[in-house]
Amino acid sequence: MTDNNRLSVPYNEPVAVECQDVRLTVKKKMILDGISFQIPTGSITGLLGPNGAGKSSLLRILAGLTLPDSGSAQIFGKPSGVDRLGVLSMLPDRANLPGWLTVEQWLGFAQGIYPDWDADKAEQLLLQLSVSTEVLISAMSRGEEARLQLLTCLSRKAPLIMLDEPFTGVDLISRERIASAVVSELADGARTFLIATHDIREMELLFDRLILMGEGKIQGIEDVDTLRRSGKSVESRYREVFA
Ligand SMILES: Nc1ncnc2c1ncn2[C@@H]1O[C@H](COP(=O)(O)OP(=O)(O)OP(=O)(O)O)[C@@H](O)[C@H]1O
Repeated sequence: MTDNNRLSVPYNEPVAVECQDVRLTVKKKMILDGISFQIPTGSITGLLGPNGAGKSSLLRILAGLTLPDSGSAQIFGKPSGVDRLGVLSMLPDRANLPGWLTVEQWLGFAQGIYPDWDADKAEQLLLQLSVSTEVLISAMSRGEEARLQLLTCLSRKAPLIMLDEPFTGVDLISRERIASAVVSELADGARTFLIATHDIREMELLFDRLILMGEGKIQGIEDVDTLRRSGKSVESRYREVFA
């Protein structure tokens, strides 16, 4: 792959996320096959691809939850791992919040475990995402819990936010609310977002960069403005690559 295809970040701009030839096999099956890319600081990047492409596996490696067989993953210039957990906030694909707590109890707990917790932001997101505080987490619907998980993720001040399927089980209006919560987070341009999603239509206007993954490989890295100038949308490019 040429450097141009990788859409490298110009040398004088800060890099938030970098992978160099990351490989992962699980039970002799190749899950990630030579993944290399860079994401500039302040970007909102869509990680797109069909089921089983390896998106969640890649995010887990970036979060330091899985070790790759070879290659390197760096967050703000330092190797992924427990040391980097303080600078990233991740919404995993199969998260479980403690069902025996109410939302209010959970938020008090979260404030204790995350040193970068922003209580004002949590208050603001409770309203923005219509999450009520008295309810037991185990009594929430899938979509309600998804909103609470997003709230938890965005209430930290971490400079890198990674969301794995933030819309699973979430209704249309809540999807729009989630998208606008992400947009308001972007207002200062300081945070970097990496979002794995199948909901391209809701997120299409948010992304400034795309990483298209299929069968454990990078199938394309796109600058969304350049894509639009060539008359394509995120959706049409996705279809071109994967249909
Ligand atoms: N622990 C595991 N054991 C065996 N196979 C695994 C394991 N974890 C992931 N895989 C396989 O790795 C491949 C990539 O899975 P992954 O969840 O990363 O894909 P994905 O792109 O996030 O998919 P989706 O869009 O469906 O969430 C799949 O074929 C999956 O079955």
